[in-house]
Amino acid sequence: MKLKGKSNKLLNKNSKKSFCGELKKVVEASDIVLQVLDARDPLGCRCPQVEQIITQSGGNKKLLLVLNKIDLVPRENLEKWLHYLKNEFPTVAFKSSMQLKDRSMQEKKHPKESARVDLSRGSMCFGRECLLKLLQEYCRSQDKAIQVGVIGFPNVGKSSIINSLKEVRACDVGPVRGITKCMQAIHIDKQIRMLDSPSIIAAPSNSALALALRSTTDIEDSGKLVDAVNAIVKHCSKQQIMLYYNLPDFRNSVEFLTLLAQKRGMLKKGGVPDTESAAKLLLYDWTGAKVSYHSLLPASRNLSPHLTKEVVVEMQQGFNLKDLEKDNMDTIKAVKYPNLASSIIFQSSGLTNGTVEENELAEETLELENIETNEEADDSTEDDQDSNEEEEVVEENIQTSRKTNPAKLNMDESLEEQTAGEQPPTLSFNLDETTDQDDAYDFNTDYV
Ligand SMILES: Nc1nc2c(ncn2[C@@H]2O[C@H](COP(=O)(O)OP(=O)(O)OP(=O)(O)O)[C@@H](O)[C@H]2O)c(=O)[nH]1
Repeated sequence: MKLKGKSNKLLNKNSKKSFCGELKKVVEASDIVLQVLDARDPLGCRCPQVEQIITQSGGNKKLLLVLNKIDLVPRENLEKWLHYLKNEFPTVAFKSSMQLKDRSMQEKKHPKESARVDLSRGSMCFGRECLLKLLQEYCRSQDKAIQVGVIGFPNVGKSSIINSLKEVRACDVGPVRGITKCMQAIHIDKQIRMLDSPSIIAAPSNSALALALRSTTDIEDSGKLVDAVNAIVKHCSKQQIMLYYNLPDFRNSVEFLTLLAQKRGMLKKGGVPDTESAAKLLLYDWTGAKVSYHSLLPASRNLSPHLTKEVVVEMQQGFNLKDLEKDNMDTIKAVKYPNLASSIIFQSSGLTNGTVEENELAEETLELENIETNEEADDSTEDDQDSNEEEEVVEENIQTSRKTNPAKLNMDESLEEQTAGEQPPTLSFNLDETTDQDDAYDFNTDYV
C-alpha cells in the first residue's frame, strides 16, 4: 500500500520504530479500529498484542474484524470462519474492489476513460454497504463524527478497503509489502474519517511461516527466500501445490523452486533457473490477489487467551449484530468463490505476535531502498481535504499490557472433522513447537 501526497514527503521514516509509533497514533486516535484479515489465513492475520491495546484502552474504543479477500476462499470455509470469528469480535465479510481510478483520473471524467473501467464481477466490491452501515449507525448512536483506524499485517488489503469505501483510488495498492509509513486520513463522508496505518510489525519470535507471510518488507536474501518458501510449502498439501503450479514431484524447496523457475521461464544467464525470482513469485502469490487457499479452523472453540467474555460483550455494544449477520449473508450470496477441490488446504500457525512497543525493537531499519516510493506523485491532485489531515495525531503514550503469548494451535484433530466431505488430498500435518525450526525439512516425511 502506497500513500500519495505530501504526507510521505514529510514523514518518510523507514525505521520499524517509526512504524510502531504511527500505528499507535492510529489506534489512539480511533473510535473504531478495523483489523483487516486475509480470509485465507484469518488467525494468522490477527495480532493479540494490538487487540489487547485496543480492548484495554478504555474510552469506549471498538474493534471490528474485516475478513477481506473472501473471493479467494471456498464459500463453505468462509462461512465457518465468519461463525468462528463473530464469537470474539463483530466481523464483516468483504471483497475489495480491484480496479479503481485515481482521483486525478476521476476528475477528468473523459467519456472514453469511463468506458475503459472494468465493470466485471472480479473487479467489484462486496461488503461495502454492510461496513458503511455499521460505521454510520455507530456514529448516530454516539451522536458524533468518528475516526476509524485501519490496521493489519502487510498486504491484507488495508488500502484496498479504504479505496473501496471511498470508491476512488486514494491509496496505491500492490503486492509489495510495507510501503505505507505514516498515518493518513481519508474522509468517507462528513461523519466518517478513515485513518490509514503502516502495517503491524511481526515479532521475530514468530514461526517461520508467520514471518514468511507477515514480515513488513519483501524478503531479498536468497537463503531466507528458500526458508520462507519451505515454511509455506510444508504447511500445504504437496499434491495440491504440484497441481496448482503444474509441477512434477519434488524432494525439497530448492528442487521445487528450480522446477517452478524452469516452468515459468525464469532463467539467468546460461539458462540457470532463477530460484530467487521463483521464490518471490510464490510469496507474492501467497499474500497477493490470486491464489486460492484456505485454512482450517482450530480444534478448540475456546475464546482466544487474551480475551474475556466481558471484552467480547463490550466490543459488541453499539452495533446491530442481527443486521450485520443478515448483511454478511447478502455479501456471501453475491460473491463468486473457488470450489473446495481447487483451493489449496493450508495449515495456519495461529495468531501472529506483533511488536508494538518501539523499545522492543533493535536499531534496525527497513530495507525499503528497493521500493519505488510515490513521493513524486503530483501533489496538485491532492488538494482536497484528505491529504492535509494526517498530521492530526494524538501523541499520548498508550499503556500496553502484554500478558499474551498465544500458544500455537494444534489443529490435527479438527483437520479430519473439517475435511470430511471436502475430499482433500491425503496429507498429514505435524505442528509441534519445533516444526518451524527444522530447516532441513524432508517433504517425503510429512506428506503421504
Ligand atoms: N482477490 C483479492 N485481492 C485483493 C483484495 N483486497 C486486496 N487485494 C490484493 O491484495 C494485495 C495487497 O493489497 P493492499 O490493499 O495493497 O494491501 P495493504 O494491506 O494495504 O498492504 P501494505 O501496504 O503492504 O500494508 C493487492 O495486490 C490487492 O490487489 C480482495 O478482496 N480480493
